[in-house]
Amino acid sequence: MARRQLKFAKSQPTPNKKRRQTAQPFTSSWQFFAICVAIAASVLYLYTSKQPRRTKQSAAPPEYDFAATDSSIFTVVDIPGKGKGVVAVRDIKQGEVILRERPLFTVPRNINASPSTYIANQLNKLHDIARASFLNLSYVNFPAHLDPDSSPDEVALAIFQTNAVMAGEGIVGIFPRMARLNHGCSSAFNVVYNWRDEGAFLIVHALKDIAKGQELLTTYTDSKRPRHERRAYLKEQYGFTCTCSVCSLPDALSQASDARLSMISSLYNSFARWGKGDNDPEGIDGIRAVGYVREIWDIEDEEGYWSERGQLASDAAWVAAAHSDASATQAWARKAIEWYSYEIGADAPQVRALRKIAKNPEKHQAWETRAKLEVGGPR
Ligand SMILES: C[S@@+](CC[C@H](N)C(=O)[O-])C[C@H]1O[C@@H](n2cnc3c(N)ncnc32)[C@H](O)[C@@H]1O
Repeated sequence: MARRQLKFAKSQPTPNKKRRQTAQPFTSSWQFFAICVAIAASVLYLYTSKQPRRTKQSAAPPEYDFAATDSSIFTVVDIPGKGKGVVAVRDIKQGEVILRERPLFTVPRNINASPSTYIANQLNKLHDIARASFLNLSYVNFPAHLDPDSSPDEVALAIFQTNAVMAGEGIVGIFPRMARLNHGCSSAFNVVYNWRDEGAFLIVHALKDIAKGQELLTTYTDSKRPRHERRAYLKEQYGFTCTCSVCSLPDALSQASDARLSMISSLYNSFARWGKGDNDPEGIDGIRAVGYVREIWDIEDEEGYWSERGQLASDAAWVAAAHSDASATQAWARKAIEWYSYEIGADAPQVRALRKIAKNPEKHQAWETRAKLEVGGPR
């Protein structure tokens, strides 16, 4: 795209300085009008005759024409030790939309064909600009016995494996703009991406306030795992040793962070026991369940881990509704709306549903499905 524009700019006519210098003043209004029309017509002719032809092959579909919108919020730059990465060009507020993007192409998780043949076929169907944006992406884990120059299908597969993300149930897709986001663990990642079935696009939100110049980081793994597990996974799947602000903590602080993260995971498991029901010996009541949610929240505050809170508060609203605790249902629904809005957007279907629950808690589908109990709201 950029190269094409550069070529076009070079072929613009240079202004005719001599003619401009010798132009005479207008003697009447009709002459003025006639000259204006003539100028407008020639400007229009020059403009249209220099535009690339809008044939199927040369016009970029609007979703790939991203520079105009993204340049006001982030830029893609070289980041030492990471290849390319995304940096904020202005302060970004928590909950702001960073980008929306449609997939270049998608691949079902289970396919019968060989993955490299499947991807090569998908690439052949793409517009040339879109294909170039795919081939420009980085890749790791390329088989050592192959030569990239003579194995284009294997290169495409490696690019796909390094950059593909979920694009719906059982589907993965390629999003060349979001694919420039590097990874950070627990408190280090500051943006989150989500697939929207409604509209079929990926949306990236700022999970935290991000200062101008700061790198935008997402997470490639379950960041609630301890450092050695996260690092081993990232090394194997993505070919790098993570040195994010959490992974590079001194040992004592890193151990404290790991302890918090494993406590969060264990509390999530304890919370899930509510789902076993009242009659199961391992089941827990709503008061304990909501107590676990509050504990998770507190430890996450200490750790700086803010992701998945919309879902967590929404689950607490479910428990409260099941026990017919109207005020707790409303309070957790409001909490869920707040945090979902940061992470998946205030216009997401989950938020729309929760707004109805915040108004009419009795309309919750779990209402009165368990014994009546005051479970309590968020702190
Ligand atoms: C999806 S791409 C991200 C964009 C990539 N840096 C690029 O240049 O296009 C994933 C690759 O980026 C690099 N990467 C991502 N996060 C990193 C990090 N925290 N430290 C070092 N390299 C990282 C790794 O090479 C990884 O395989």
